[in-house]
Amino acid sequence: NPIWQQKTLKDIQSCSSPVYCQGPLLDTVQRAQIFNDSKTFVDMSQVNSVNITLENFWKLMNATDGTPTRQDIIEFVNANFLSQNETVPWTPPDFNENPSLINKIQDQNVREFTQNLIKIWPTLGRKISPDVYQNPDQHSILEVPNGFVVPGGRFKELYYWDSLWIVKGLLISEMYDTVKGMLENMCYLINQIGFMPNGSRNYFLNRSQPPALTLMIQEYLKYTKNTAWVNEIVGCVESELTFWLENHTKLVEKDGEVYELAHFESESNTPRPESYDKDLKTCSSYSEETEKKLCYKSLKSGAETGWDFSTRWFFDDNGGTDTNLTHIRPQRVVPVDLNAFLCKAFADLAEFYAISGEPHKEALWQERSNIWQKSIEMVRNGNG
Ligand SMILES: OC[C@H]1O[C@H](O[C@H]2O[C@H](CO)[C@@H](O)[C@H](O)[C@H]2O)[C@H](O)[C@@H](O)[C@@H]1O
Repeated sequence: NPIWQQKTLKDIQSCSSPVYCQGPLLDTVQRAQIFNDSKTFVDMSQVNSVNITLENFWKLMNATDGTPTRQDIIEFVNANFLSQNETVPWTPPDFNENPSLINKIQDQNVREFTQNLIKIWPTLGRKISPDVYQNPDQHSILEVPNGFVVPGGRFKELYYWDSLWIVKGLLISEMYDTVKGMLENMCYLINQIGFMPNGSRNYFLNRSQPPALTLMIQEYLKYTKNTAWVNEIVGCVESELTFWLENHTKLVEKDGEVYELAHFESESNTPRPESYDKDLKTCSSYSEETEKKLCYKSLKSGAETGWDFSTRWFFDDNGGTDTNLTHIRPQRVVPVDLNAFLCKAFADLAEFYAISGEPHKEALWQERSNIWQKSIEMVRNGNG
């Protein structure tokens, strides 16, 4: 069966946490809809160890014959969870309200606008709290060694592809150490997990986002010329690109030839913990369990694209896009932008190996980039 039609009865969970990613506690709390946004709950920290949280949950279930009221659940959450102790505000030490760019701007309105924009950096800076290092299972946030800049609002963690634009902004603000720290955070996650997750939360461990790491590294090198540092990160770049090659490719036939290209696909087929009630609702139109699972998996694959959600990934019965979110199937698409990202990333890695003095690896990754480029051209344009 083609991948997008594969149906399975086995649950492939978002992550192994019995609090944040799977199980009756998550299901009971999120179905009660005690917060306007499902993300609020999975971003809370536990007051006690996971075992005690689960013990308290089962006490509640036993005391209420398995049917706690909404009020019971609110009281359980209030007693066992708390907000806002997972990260601490962080003003990046290299923050400067007046980087040299400001004086180069002639127009007063644009200058003021830029200055006001630059002043936002300290409000978006975060550092991981000591408790996360000591008790990682009590939090959904993943530990990273350095301070980082978040997108803001409900997005209080490090995001993969948002960081590309954040990094560009930090570099024109002359915050080079902050950028280096953020890139090292991403390498830290890649070295621990094997790939860069969608964001630095355990409930994002089932998917990545468009692979923009080498673009960020190239930007950093353009500003700092810190080529000596490339030796330290080249291994993590290779791990992340190997992850895409080993887990996200499919064979595409065109004009009798077969090409290998990449697509977005999350393995996991359960509701997104941070959008639990929304996913239950979207997939409720399917009555069969296998169809529901395919629906959840497709929503997670849509989140991996970073374009969550776009009609770009919709498929109606005729292969068109005249349908709704229930028919999102990003796994079916071989997106030109994802493949262009990878083609460039392979060439970037070749360049990093040239810097670190490993000509065999340089040649290998450059060859991969060339093949990828050829495949994109052939699949898009064919022989003609
Ligand atoms: O700015 C951060 C990201 O915001 C959107 O997606 C994120 O929120 C979704 C719902 O909570 C979640 O499912 C997804 O995995 C998150 O990345 C946006 O669509 C992303 O492009 C953006 O990186």
